[in-house]
Amino acid sequence: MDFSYIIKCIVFPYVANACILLKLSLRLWHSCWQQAWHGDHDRASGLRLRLGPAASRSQGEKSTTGNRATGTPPRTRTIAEAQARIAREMSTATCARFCTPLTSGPAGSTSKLTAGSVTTGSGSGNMTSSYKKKIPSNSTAAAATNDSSTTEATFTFKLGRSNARSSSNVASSESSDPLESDYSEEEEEEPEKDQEPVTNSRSSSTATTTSSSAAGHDHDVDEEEDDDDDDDEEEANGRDGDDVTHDSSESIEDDGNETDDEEDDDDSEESSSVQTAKGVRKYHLDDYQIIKTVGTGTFGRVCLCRDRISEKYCAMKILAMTEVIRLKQIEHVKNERNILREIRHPFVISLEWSTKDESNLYMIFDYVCGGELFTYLRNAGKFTSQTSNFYAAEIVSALEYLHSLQVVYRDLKPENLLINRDGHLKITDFGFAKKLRDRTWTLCGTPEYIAPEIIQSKGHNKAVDWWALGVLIYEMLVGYPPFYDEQPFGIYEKILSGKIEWERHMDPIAKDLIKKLLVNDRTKRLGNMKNGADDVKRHRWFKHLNWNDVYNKKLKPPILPDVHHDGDTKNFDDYPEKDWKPAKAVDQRDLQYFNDF
Ligand SMILES: Nc1ncnc2c1ncn2[C@@H]1O[C@H](COP(=O)(O)OP(=O)(O)OP(=O)(O)O)[C@@H](O)[C@H]1O
Repeated sequence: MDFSYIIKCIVFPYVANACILLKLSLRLWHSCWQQAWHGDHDRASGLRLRLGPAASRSQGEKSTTGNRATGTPPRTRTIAEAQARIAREMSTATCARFCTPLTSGPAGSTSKLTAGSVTTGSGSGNMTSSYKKKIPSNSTAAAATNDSSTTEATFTFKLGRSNARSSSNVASSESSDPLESDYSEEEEEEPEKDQEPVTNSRSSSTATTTSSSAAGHDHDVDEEEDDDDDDDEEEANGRDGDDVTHDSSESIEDDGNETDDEEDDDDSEESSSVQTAKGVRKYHLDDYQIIKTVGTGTFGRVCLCRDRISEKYCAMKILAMTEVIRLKQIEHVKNERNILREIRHPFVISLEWSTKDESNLYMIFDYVCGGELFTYLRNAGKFTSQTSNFYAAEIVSALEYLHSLQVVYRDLKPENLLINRDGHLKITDFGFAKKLRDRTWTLCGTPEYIAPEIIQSKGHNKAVDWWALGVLIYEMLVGYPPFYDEQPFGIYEKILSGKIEWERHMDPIAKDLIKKLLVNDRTKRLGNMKNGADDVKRHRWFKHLNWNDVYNKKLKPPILPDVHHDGDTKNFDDYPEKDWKPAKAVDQRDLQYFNDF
């Protein structure tokens, strides 16, 4: 038999058939994978749909019975039920972003924003407390559009603050968040000096994780170099498996604490002299009259108070030291205070004074009476491109400033953006901020806003803030974040996949900016390249802006909060004051952790 005949008639058909089969099986596999993928998304939309009835019910009831103007108390049980349901179905961390933690805030208290002053996104002109979204009947939550083929579901989430720090960073046996198991890395940032006096059991358990080792870390690595080739660098230094050591070596730059200690020698712990514009003022805790709680956080609460001397309203953040120690957040709290003390920017909260007594740490800030951007966004559903552009510009201005001081903020999200009476933003909560010399390895942030390099423990730098800006712009324009899942693990998977679903009618220029910010490779991420923040500022979406006008607050704010006076608390939830138990005093040894506070 002719050899070419065998090839032509027997081998060739077999090979061709095998190829077709292979192609078919690949197609089959691909479609299965797609089904699994969309199934996954459908679960997310399903989650929202499942929440719908309870949430809608509570919304309906809230609007009629939970009305402050009519004086009718809200139907707390129903709202609590909806919350409980959300809490059951969502992970703690994710739930925290969409509903008030069940343990904090008044059950059933509602947002008290009023209609009229907000430029909202399309289809959500009236101000309600609902998280209203059109979800395609047979598509994914993330692909929700304003298409007429969509079914509308109205959800009411109790509007409130996120407990993201606790949920994403504090180890919890209930949580499935893989980052939480790495929580102990946080204490690696403890400087050596804090360990010295430690001898008791609690302290020593902290001390075991407060490694002071700086071995193997090159302090001279410069940030630009780092951006160019940091993965290789990590491998060369063996950092992947031993992030802890390196993180600890990145101690915060000395910000003059010793000088402060000397200065404070003459003062009691709860008072100190501070140079103000009007001369030296001796501050004392008694100068502040506490009026009302406006927020709760992981370690305590934030209260509206009045400075009896200047008669100015301020916000007093009170942190129970026992909680700060228990949750191993000593270094973060000290970072917060030290960094805030150094910075001054129109869009960053101003720290006026800080002190401590034997139980609590106190930080006094300007009071920002408009409430959280989060609340406005949830009420509006989504913002127009113009509104989002305004807030994004103010954040870019603030990030550029912070990064110029080598401060990486690490917690950008709508919950941490407060709106002032004049409609301009104030970034608050510097609990995760850190002054960098190089990169840092601490796993922290809010799941939906975490950059891929944080998840991958590659070591991270200011690039994470530009990533978070991309997430924030998307969330403002679409109404929910680009990477969403019931479980933090699912969120991380989506972040790493880099796959983003876009709304059909999204502003294409804004979309282009988001794409350039949400780049997994941080060396190619806008804001983190050679020209730094300038690349972001020069993007087409910001083309119409004069950046000096942005800084000087000359742009017209899209939202003017409904406030009647500087101490108005109507934009904050009500919190029960009665359950405010005095924090336990810490013993002298633990008190030493806060020597320089
Ligand atoms: N200066 C301020 N003016 C008005 N309200 C404020 C101010 N600072 C904080 N708040 C309110 O208090 C809430 C909690 O504040 P903050 O986030 O700083 O506390 P935290 O303990 O760090 O919270 P978390 O544990 O959620 O990170 C804020 O979400 C905000 O609503």
